[in-house]
Amino acid sequence: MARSVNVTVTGAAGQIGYALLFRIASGQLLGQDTKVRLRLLEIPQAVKAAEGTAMELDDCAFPLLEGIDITDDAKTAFDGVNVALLVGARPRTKGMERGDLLEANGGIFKPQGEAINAGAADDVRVLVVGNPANTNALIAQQHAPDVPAERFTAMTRLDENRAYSQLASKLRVPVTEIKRLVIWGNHSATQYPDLSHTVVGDRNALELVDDQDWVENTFIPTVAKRGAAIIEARGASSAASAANAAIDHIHDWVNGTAEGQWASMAVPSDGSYGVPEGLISSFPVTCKDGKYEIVQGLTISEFSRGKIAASVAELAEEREAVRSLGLI
Ligand SMILES: NC(=O)c1ccc[n+]([C@@H]2O[C@H](COP(=O)([O-])OP(=O)(O)OC[C@H]3O[C@@H](n4cnc5c(N)ncnc54)[C@H](O)[C@@H]3O)[C@@H](O)[C@H]2O)c1
Ligand SMILES: O=C(O)C[C@H](O)C(=O)O
Repeated sequence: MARSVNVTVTGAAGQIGYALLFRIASGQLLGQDTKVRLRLLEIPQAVKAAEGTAMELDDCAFPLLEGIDITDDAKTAFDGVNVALLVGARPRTKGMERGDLLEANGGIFKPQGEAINAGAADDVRVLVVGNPANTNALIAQQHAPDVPAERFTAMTRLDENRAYSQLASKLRVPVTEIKRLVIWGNHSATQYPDLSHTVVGDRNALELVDDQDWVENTFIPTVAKRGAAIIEARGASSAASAANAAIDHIHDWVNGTAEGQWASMAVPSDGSYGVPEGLISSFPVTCKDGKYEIVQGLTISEFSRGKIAASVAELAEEREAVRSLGLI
């Protein structure tokens, strides 16, 4: 008999929610052997819109979808949750400083962390998508002391997917030829997309590219600023590609990474590669039996070390900012 999993999606009436829910319900998140019960969390003003999306989900008659609950109460939304996708967040609006944004999001991720702590299932896995994703994940995690810290993760898979695509186009190879492309650090413009360990077929990507100027001045900034480029072009931030990356992140975590392949996940640092313990920073990981492990023993060049350190310094600043606001 198919197992049944409770999946909670916050910000369910938003753009990413709309691109995500149908894919979860069709089995792309957890596989065709897993039934899904959806819990949609929204703010009161958006509950009606979430109900509209639920009507459309009903109208798809998905065989794996067992039910949909819609609520504006975090405790109800996270009761018994196995997979929590924290998408809803307060976007930056005109005149808002970074501190204001962190404070507004603290008001969202603190109670959600508390609700996860109070009611989540023992095997709960949390992915934070809402920005600033790494620090929002840290806030939620700090308010869920009874949940193992490593269950709180943030999304850098969209950055990874963007980087695969840029490299494939530069080398004119299919993305399937490429493996082990790593995003380090924060999901922000300081992130470091790293080709040092990437293989294309059986060749090293940096050797194949053979153009450090392209790596430093085209590849890295294109990937790191892609979010802003999408906003500029669409007039709204990436939605379907973000939903796609969330599916990839959870799918790999639950079902495992392919043999010889890595995934980028922002996870609580255990001190690996000099990243201060506890910061939720992106690393290369492998996943097996529902658990991830940070890939160990990589040789880090001086260039890479500087890039990783810069992004990690930004994460440490964000942690200090939320500390000084009393959010953690
Ligand atoms: N990590 C990534 O790679 C990545 C990529 C793209 C977007 N994002 C971020 O994802 C977030 C969502 O993007 P979107 O395009 O769907 O935004 P959106 O504005 O379309 O939707 C956000 C939804 O969240 C809801 N919401 C706000 N506060 C909430 C709360 N306390 N509880 C539940 N729901 C709440 C809103 O009502 C809204 O429906 C943004 O923060 C965006 O910056 C992250
Ligand atoms: O960059 C943004 O603000 C949106 C999002 O995080 C993205 O990477 O597309």
